[in-house]
Amino acid sequence: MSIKENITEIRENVWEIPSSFKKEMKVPGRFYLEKEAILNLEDDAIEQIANVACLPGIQKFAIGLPDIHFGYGFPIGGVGAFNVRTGVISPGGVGFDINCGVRMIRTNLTEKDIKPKMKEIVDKLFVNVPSGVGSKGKIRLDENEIDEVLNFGAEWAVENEYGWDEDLKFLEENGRMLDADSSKVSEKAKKRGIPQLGSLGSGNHFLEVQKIDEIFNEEVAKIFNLEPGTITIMVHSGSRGCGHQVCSDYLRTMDKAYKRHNLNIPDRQLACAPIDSIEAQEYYQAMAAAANYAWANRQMMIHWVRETFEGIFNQSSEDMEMSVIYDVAHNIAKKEVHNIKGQNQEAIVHRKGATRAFGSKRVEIPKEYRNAGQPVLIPGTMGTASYILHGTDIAMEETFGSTAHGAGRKLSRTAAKKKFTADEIKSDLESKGIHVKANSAPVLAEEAPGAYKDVDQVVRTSDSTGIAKLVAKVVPLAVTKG
Ligand SMILES: Nc1nc2c(ncn2[C@@H]2O[C@H](COP(=O)(O)O)[C@@H](O)[C@H]2O)c(=O)[nH]1
Ligand SMILES: [Mn+2]
Ligand SMILES: [Mn+2]
Repeated sequence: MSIKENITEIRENVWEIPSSFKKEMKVPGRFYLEKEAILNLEDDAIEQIANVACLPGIQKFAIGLPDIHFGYGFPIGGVGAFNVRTGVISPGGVGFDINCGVRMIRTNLTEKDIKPKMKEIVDKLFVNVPSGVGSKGKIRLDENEIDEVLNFGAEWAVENEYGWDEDLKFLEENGRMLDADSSKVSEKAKKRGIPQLGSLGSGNHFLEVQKIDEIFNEEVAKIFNLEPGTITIMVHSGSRGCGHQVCSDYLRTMDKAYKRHNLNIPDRQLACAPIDSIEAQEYYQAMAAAANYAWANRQMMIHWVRETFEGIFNQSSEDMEMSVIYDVAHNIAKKEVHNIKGQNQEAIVHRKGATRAFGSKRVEIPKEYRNAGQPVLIPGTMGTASYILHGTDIAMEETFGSTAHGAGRKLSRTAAKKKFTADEIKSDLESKGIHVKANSAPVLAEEAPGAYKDVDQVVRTSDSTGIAKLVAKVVPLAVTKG
């Protein structure tokens, strides 16, 4: 019997695998997918959702979002929330690139303003925002400063004159998790982090100049201050080698911890520890520190984007209205209050390849956006649209305020390199008027738009199920890749 025969549609595009599917499941699994997408979903990703549903203290459902695909332990495009007393915390539920995320800024420029300068924009962004495998930032921190970055995140960056004070208001967590403790981050992770601060990284990470192409919800677009036809800039990056090392270090810790605490887990990659244990507490503090590194990283890169535009257009970034729309984390675990069994309860919500999509009224949302729900930033590919949605009350009820984080990969990097060549991708993008510059040719093949699932379908599913609603579509004009 195929695993899919255990899944039933409980409302349009929402599917459930019952807790009876596995003896150890504590809650059902839920999937937010169109019929065609559920038919194409890898059985292994379904199995992973069922496995997450077996973990101690899991609340409501293990959740697979519209971009779900197989990952390390937890699927990518997955959410698991755990009771703060009876639950666990698991590095596999956050991922290696802690606080990989997306920041978007607006401008008052139009395509007409930037078109004649497109080549200059791409060339200068490519130089001013370092990228590539193991890329190094333009500044060199000393050993004390890395602790400040880890403890204070984007606040550190703004205090050091990377950006505007008001930027912080429009970042998830205001760019700083207060639970961070740099003393829980290994020297090895700090050493990897020091030279890389202020760099994009490689592959899937990108800096993109875009145009607002379509507005779906004028009222919310006004609240988010999105003008059709204007230029936006999106950066996608995370905590670089620092976060990767934190994840690797604590996976080793957790591998011992789950045995020490006698936890019965269905897959070793879900290694975890009870939330009140020392192992879990230390991982949470270190993960929060790596998340802060990522917010500082995106803050610095956006500062250099503003400087680049100032140089090219001979105007201040304030005059070009280059303010932050929002910054979302899509690989993170956070303590949040949710309505569970009719009561407000604290849970540790793991979002792995998942974007927070808090609905209106939540205090975590900047007051300017509170009547609309938070902006949800969903990148597509370098050759297709990306989207801005808003969070909803349905997401609060069903998915712990979460939705998809991207199109999601369809082909592995190896398969993509076999199928596409860098030259064909570059000329295809150029024929569509998209300027692209990458550090290495293979990256263009690995990151070919055809290596990803259909982002239009992903956002349509978010919208039709109500876990985030469409606000605007942006299209790429220029992309720099690592
Ligand atoms: N607009 C662009 N989107 C892109 C590009 N490369 C990748 N992507 C999308 O980002 C998400 C991020 O997911 P992650 O799991 O790799 O962090 C990915 O699913 C793609 O949809 C790009 O160059 N431009
Ligand atoms: Mn990443
Ligand atoms: Mn990412």
